[in-house]
Amino acid sequence: MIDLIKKLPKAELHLHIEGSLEPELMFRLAKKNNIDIPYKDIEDVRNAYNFTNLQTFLDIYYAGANVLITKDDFYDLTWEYILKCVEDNVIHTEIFFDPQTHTARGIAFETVITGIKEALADAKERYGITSGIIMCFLRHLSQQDAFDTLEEAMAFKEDIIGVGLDSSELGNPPSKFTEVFEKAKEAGFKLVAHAGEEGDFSYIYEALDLLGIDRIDHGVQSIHSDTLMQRLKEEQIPLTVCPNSNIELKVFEDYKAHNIKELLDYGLNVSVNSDDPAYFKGYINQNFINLCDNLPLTENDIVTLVKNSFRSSFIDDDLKQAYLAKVDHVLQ
Ligand code: HPA
Ligand SMILES: [Zn+2]
Repeated sequence: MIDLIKKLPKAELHLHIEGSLEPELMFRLAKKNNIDIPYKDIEDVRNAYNFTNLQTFLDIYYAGANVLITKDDFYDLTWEYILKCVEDNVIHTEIFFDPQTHTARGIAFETVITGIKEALADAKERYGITSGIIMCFLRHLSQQDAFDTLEEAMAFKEDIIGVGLDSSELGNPPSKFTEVFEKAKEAGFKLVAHAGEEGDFSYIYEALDLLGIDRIDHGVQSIHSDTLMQRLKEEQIPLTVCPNSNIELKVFEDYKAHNIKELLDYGLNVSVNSDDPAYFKGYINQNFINLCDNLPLTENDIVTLVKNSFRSSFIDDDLKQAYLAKVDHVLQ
């Protein structure tokens, strides 16, 4: 099974670039930029990655992002992730970034997007990896703040394929952002939102019905509503599931308790993704391996999960078909 996981080309659809900041790079950038970090060494950092819920993770994740200052820092961050894609056979990736985390610290939107964009362009040239950039609004901040961010993003519209919604879910339902998502849709952006990670299934309904999203990020709480499950199946709404994240943030007690196999067997369009791999102990292949070690996933299931990642991506139909054919080719 591990061989199959490694050799299948994959798409990743749920990856926060700030969450791919490995402790080694965090230290290097902290030193270079003269930023204080509350850790004495790499081991100390890893020991701090002991989360009890989403918020305990977010506090540490936002603190880590403080070391990112220059365009080159964002380039290096993205390039290191690309090298992991090469290792794990990810041939297409749609990455999230959180502009407000940086603009609130006085880092220009342009600095952030240019560093990411240049690394992704080099990834295409050097490795043929295709990609898209999705900017996420921080849901613990106001809708007005999201509107301001959307306005700033308009100058870089060509570089951004979609908008998303992340950060502290509980108490910040999708309904808080209805108008700004409407405006983003009018501007031609694809729409995604984190929903049903810690929040209950009503957040998924809101993301679908009030925000009009194309994809749900996480969505594992849909299992608690038969009606919603039927709808997700009928409409084949993609759910970008992140197993390691769900275990590290205690959404499920352990891998054996994860519901991805049930979602898949029901006929939902689920894929496997790494979310914040530097914080959650591994990149995409490790997510697949942890699932296979603990759940009765078949080879067919693995192939379906991988094909779903391409089907649910925002690439055009021709490339989608070409990528799906690549998967089939590996299986021959
Ligand atoms: O898993 C997540 N959930 C919400 N916000 C996030 N920001 C980074 N990762 C996450
Ligand atoms: Zn996420």
